Amino acid sequence: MRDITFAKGHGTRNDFVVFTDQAGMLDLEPVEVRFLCDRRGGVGADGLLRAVRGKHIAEWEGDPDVWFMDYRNADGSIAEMCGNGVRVFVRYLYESGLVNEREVTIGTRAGARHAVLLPDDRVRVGMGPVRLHEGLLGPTVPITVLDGALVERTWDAQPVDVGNPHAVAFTDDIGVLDLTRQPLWPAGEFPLGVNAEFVRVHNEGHVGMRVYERGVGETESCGTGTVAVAAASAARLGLEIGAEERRIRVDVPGGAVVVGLSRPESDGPLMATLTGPAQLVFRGKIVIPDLG
Ligand SMILES: N[C@@H](CCC[C@H](N)C(=O)O)C(=O)O
Repeated sequence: MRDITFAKGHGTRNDFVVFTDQAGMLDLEPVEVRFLCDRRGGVGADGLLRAVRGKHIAEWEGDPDVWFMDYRNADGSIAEMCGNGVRVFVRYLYESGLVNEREVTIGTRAGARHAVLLPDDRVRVGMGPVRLHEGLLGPTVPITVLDGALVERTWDAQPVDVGNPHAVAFTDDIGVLDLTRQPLWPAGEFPLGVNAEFVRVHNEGHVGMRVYERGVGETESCGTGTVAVAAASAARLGLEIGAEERRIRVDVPGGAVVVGLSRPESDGPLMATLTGPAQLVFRGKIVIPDLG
């Protein structure tokens, strides 16, 4: 049995349980993560964020005293990065008095990320490099889902790396997709799984998307997914991205965020920022039973 004192928060209704483990004593088992994220038997969330000092994370090579966001999906699996989670994490650190400045650098499995708490409920995060790449078998990867009439539909999706893996498919029919089942892709592609985004382009500065998240299912938003979608949309529309940041609004079922894209060095990678709301909605205490 373990006692956890937690906060519950969300960013565009992508929701998280977040708790502090300063000394690295509460590295939860997947079954415990599933318990906490369970919407009936636990607190309920799409993912779990453990605030732990970097020195307690074996693979972290940066500042040992940084607050590290140890992210887990609702099924207990580890993911490298979470764009909505990182905003909620920074809100939690600030409101819990764990950091005193409104600008903070945190550790993630995708590297260090710098965030700024804006004067309203939004947080702006530097999301690092975004890479569009090819599949193993071709430049795109076929992704299949069912539509509302249970008819299989397949799109050529663009693989995108935002620290975690994404596949971006363009379709005007995002409303009719049945995302209650996991999308399918050819064996060999995405060996670590993938987050699949379905995008409708309104214009060069505005797109809408739905997402099926690896390790979770359909969620109301995915921050790294919005970055992948903005980058793939910009490439599809042939937008020039230079040193000056270009902003794209991404609507998700849970709200809207703004992704900034720039290429600070002409031969360097595409870089992204993500700006959107991050709110804590309650705090509580829960006893995790012995689930062994
Ligand atoms: N909701 C997140 C992404 C969480 C991780 C993802 N499910 C994965 O497994 O890569 C976001 O806001 O980015």
